[in-house]
Amino acid sequence: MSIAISEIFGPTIQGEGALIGVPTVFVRTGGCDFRCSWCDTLYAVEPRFKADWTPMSADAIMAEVSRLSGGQPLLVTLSGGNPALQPLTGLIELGHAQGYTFAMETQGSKAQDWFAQLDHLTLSPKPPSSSMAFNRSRFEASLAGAGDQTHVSLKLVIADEADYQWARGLAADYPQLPLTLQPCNPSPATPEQPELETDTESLNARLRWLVDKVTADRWFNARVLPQLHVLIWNNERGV
Ligand SMILES: C[S@@+](CC[C@H](N)C(=O)[O-])C[C@H]1O[C@@H](n2cnc3c(N)ncnc32)[C@H](O)[C@@H]1O
Ligand SMILES: Nc1nc2[nH]cc(C(=O)O)c2c(=O)[nH]1
Ligand code: SF4
Ligand SMILES: [Mg+2]
Repeated sequence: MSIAISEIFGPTIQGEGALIGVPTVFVRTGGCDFRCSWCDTLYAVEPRFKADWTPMSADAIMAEVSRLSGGQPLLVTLSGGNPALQPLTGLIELGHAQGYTFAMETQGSKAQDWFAQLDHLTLSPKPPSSSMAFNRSRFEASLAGAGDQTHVSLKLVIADEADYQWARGLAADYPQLPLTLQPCNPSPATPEQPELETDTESLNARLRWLVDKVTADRWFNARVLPQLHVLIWNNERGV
């Protein structure tokens, strides 16, 4: 079964969430069931870019990952688009047999029982500012899909006060899940403006605002992290 691939890049570091700083190769699938207002990866989302996505076998993907890593097993991060829409069981099995570990990023809108094969699952349900609705039963089916062996964490993008309040409520419902709050990049690159630079001043101000909120509320089990790759490389793609 072939997998729609937008890009494979690295090694770089995981720039977000629970595994921030960990060296990894990214495998980005093409196609998404969402269309978030501030998505920074629309070239892997919108159907008009389908022609840019390559159907690849698990063998071909692992060959490219191995070429990039110099044959050294490392963490492979599956992202997208929504990688949960792709048939990834065979890829994870093959990579594991070669010594690789797997993390995946998904919004929790499509559950799969093979989430339990992953080493790490980042669930990133979308706040009100995304204009996407939160579906609790799909989110809980995604959690259930991960079973009890996969490390699951939550990563919530925060653009404004409404997002913050939504995150407070969601986190209270799932106290067992490690949580990262990630300020929304207000000016991500778009297919129309791939060279757009983000305003690092305003990104920093959002980060400061978020830290002030969390500390004022004594919300001590939340972790606040920027997108490290955006701090390092701005909106550059493939890093
Ligand atoms: C591009 S998505 C791909 C994986 C999956 N579709 C998801 O949303 O989790 C990877 C991560 O980037 C985050 N993200 C996308 N656009 C962003 C932005 N403008 N600012 C901050 N984070 C953003 C998403 O919320 C998600 O956590
Ligand atoms: N370095 C780096 N870290 C990331 N974490 C999540 C990413 C994504 O686009 O899913 C991403 C990405 O594109 N690059
Ligand atoms: S779910 Fe992820 S990839 Fe899909 S539109 Fe939203 S941020 Fe972009
Ligand atoms: Mg990204």
